[in-house]
Amino acid sequence: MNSNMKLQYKEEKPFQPVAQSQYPQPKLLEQSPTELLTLTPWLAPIVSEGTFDPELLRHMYQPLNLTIGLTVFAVGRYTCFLQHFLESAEQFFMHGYRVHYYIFTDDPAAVPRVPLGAGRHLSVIPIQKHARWEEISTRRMETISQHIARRAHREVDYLFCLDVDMVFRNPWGPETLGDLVAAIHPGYYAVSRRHFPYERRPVSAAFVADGEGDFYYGGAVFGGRVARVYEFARGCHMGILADKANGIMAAWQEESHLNRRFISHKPSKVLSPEYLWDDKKPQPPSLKLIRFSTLDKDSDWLRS
Ligand SMILES: CC(=O)N[C@H]1[C@@H](OP(=O)(O)OP(=O)(O)OC[C@H]2O[C@@H](n3ccc(=O)[nH]c3=O)[C@H](O)[C@@H]2O)O[C@H](CO)[C@H](O)[C@@H]1O
Ligand SMILES: [Mn+2]
Repeated sequence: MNSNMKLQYKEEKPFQPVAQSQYPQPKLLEQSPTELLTLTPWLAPIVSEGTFDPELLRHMYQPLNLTIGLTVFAVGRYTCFLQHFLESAEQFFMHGYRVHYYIFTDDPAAVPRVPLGAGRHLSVIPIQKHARWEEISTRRMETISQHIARRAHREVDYLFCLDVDMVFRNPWGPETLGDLVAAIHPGYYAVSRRHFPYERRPVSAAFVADGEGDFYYGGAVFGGRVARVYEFARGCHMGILADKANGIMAAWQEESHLNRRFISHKPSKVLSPEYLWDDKKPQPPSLKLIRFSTLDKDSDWLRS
């Protein structure tokens, strides 16, 4: 037989969302108070310091010449976070890779001129300011999906969508790349799922029943391959629209919808709270490194 013959592979089966089912909650600190779980029950890696070899990953990923997109919203007074966010991203976010920042703002003139490294680009995308901060925050899902459809799908391979009121403190590299990526919320990694702040009203599209749920993920970090992020953000936006039609705002806005969707569309990679920490909390012994963290902020002033 000709050894160069073209193989006729079977057609790829479309992914089916996970149906509702009963199983024990995965616990990040299952083994010991200092050893993090490294694999979810659906076999997605949970990334934390010590689970990967940065040198090996660099050798694997750098030749691929990938472009990593990063969306960040700075509307109203939140433009004050851009300087620190961008400076720290230049230092730590995907260092040595091509990066495209997409800054969505109502005030393009307020975007600081932060010097960018080689292969790094920044686009400012003007958006309208909504009156209520909940609206500003939840609209991100719609804006991100439209932006991917219009433009980003041609410009980047992977896309991360991050909050702006944060700073990078340690390297965030190719270990974070995956089809669909979620980050465990710093406030709930040691909490029983009954106590996760999911939307609990059955009328909401973000409803999560008792006994459902894996990890509680933060709305401040999600990402993946650009096509998967498109589907994901669009799905969340649909849920938000359905709620709006019913006059409901979910308990934690888009974060509630994101959590609902990650239950049926499991992330292929999970980032430990190293990648989404909160400066108000002391660093626990289970986290060897804080890579990306929330700044303490005056929410009343920011949102007024
Ligand atoms: C501790 C806490 O309360 N956390 C919740 C809060 O996160 P946060 O308090 O982190 O929300 P936030 O104030 O950072 O708002 C989210 C993001 O939206 C953008 N933005 C928001 C408002 C605004 O006027 N201008 C602007 O640009 C900005 O990129 C910001 O980082 O809200 C989120 C949903 O939204 C989630 O429910 C979080 O769990
Ligand atoms: Mn935030």
